[in-house]
Amino acid sequence: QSQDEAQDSCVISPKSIVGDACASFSTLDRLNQNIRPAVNDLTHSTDFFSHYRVNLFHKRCPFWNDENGMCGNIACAVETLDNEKDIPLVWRASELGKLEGPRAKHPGKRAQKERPLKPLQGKLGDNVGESCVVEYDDECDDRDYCVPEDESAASKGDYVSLLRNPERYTGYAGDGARQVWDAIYRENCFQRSSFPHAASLGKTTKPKGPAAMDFKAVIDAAGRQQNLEQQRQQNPLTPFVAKTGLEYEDECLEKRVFYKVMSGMHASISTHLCWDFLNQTTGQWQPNVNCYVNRLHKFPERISNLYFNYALLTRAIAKLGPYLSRHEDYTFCMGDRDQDAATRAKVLAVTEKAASVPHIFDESLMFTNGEGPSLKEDFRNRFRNVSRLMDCVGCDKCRLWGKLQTAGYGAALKVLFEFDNSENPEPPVLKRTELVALFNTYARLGSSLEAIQKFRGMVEEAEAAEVTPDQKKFEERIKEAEKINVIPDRAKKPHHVVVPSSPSEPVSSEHVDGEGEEEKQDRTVKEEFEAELQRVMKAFKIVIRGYLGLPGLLWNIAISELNRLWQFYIGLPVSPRTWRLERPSLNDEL
Ligand SMILES: Cc1cc2nc3c(=O)[nH]c(=O)nc-3n(C[C@H](O)[C@H](O)[C@H](O)COP(=O)(O)OP(=O)(O)OC[C@H]3O[C@@H](n4cnc5c(N)ncnc54)[C@H](O)[C@@H]3O)c2cc1C
Repeated sequence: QSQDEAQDSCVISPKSIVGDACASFSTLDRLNQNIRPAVNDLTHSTDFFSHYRVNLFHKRCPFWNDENGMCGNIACAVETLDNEKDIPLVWRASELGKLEGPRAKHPGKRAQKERPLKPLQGKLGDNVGESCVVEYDDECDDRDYCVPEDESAASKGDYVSLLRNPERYTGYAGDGARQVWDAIYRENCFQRSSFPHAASLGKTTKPKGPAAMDFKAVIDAAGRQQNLEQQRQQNPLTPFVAKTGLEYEDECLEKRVFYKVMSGMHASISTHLCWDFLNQTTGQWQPNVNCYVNRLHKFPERISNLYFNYALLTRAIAKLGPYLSRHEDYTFCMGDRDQDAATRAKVLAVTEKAASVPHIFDESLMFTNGEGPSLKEDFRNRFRNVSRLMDCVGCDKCRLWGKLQTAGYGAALKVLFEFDNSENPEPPVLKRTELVALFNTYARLGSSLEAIQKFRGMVEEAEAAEVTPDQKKFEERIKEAEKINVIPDRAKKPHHVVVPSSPSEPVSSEHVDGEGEEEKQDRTVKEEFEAELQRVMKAFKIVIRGYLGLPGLLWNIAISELNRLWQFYIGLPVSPRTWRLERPSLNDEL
């Protein structure tokens, strides 16, 4: 990686990036399978990582007025079912979104000093090691990518159990939710001055290997996604990824990464709510395949973004490992040596496994051009705005996980861009909240990857069992296309056309188009000859048309097969085959 290339960081240079981003989808799936048990162990069985401090109730949405009905409060979130009042209370969105389990207020400095081992006075339960849960240092750091949870002087937030509040379907939807997502994607509007002409235009290095293609595919979809989404609403046939030839003109890697982080987070939330879905009329929690198909399966680039986030966080966690093991004095649990040692061992088990796949993401390519520092500042401010937007989310559980995940990505970006940084030779210390958020966000992504694998299996099974509506639609389209291009079966197999060697030679009854023997006998030889000649001409035209159309047909088949191979290679759902070999039906001939 030459310095020149690195400095030209706004050029998406798949080749140079792929040096550090050569993880294919299947590699990430394998890594996830390998690392999941350690991540689950860490986030499920340690007090440190299973509790989170968050200010959920004392912040107002800073971007729009909560009271005018456009807010994200549960009161104005549109409920999904018309007849919600008819269903039992426990299945209603208003209930599903509430926090469960015990909650403990952040203790004041005095309580922390007086009762260092029980500062929360047992409010989270008798078995919880409170010295692992309480956050002692409240200092903010301007290198943070997220609004630190302790920013507000009014409230220091509450400690809640993450295990008691799994991220799943809550019924939160409608205008409130949409407004938050819209505002999040609007943050991806970097000032144009952030992208100097020299750094943003032109030179695109063509990807060379499959790994380069992987990364290019991941990066490509990002910047124009929103426009495409809008276009697609009017015209469903708009492609997912438009190739305009100007792809790199006004977008740089940083902007794409920002978009991908948001879209990947959105995809992960969607995956969890579809996987842990409540049928509000039967009260059954179960995976909802339709939910998955409509939100993710039909949008491979959203799934790509999810994988991208997984790669990003894997890199951050791998990078964090040496810092955590070097800083022996980092204490997870002040008052419990055994738990402290056990927690450290579990964290290191995760960081070591994360480091087992090197070259996943090369953060050194970001913020390295002339405008680097201001672009970084812009990036950080936008990220902070997204953090603040979480206060506009109108469902407690969604807000909890939304805040945790933005804090998790913020912590990952801090590790990627502030550690090993010549401006800050001393790496910033990660606060407890950031560590908990980072590892739990990683756990969320891993669980999304796993759920997507299972969903994909379900879709394949369903497709094998019956013709899905999509397939039907697809076949209808093919029929329409065939009508236009008129490539009849017989044209594909011209040798089935029987041309008599002489006009007088009798034509086999199989090829007479239903004409009866009697009628044939009544015809004069001339009429017989003309009819036969017409048939020959017709057959000839069909054959010629078939031959002319053959290269196009073969080209379409090759493209469709390459596309399917590519989808298989990068681990995306493979689209159904668009063609099949068939024996021509003789009845259909002429
Ligand atoms: C921060 C936050 C956390 C949430 N947490 C939960 C939760 O835990 N449980 C729960 O049940 N609901 C949760 N919700 C609500 C949930 O995300 C959806 O908003 C809701 O289910 C309605 O979905 P929808 O189909 O209208 O589309 P939405 O998911 O609201 O999406 C809105 C639009 O964004 C675009 N879009 C969708 N996905 C992507 C993507 N991955 N990348 C790019 N663009 C995309 C599409 O154009 C879509 O129409 C949360 C909402 C927010 C804002």
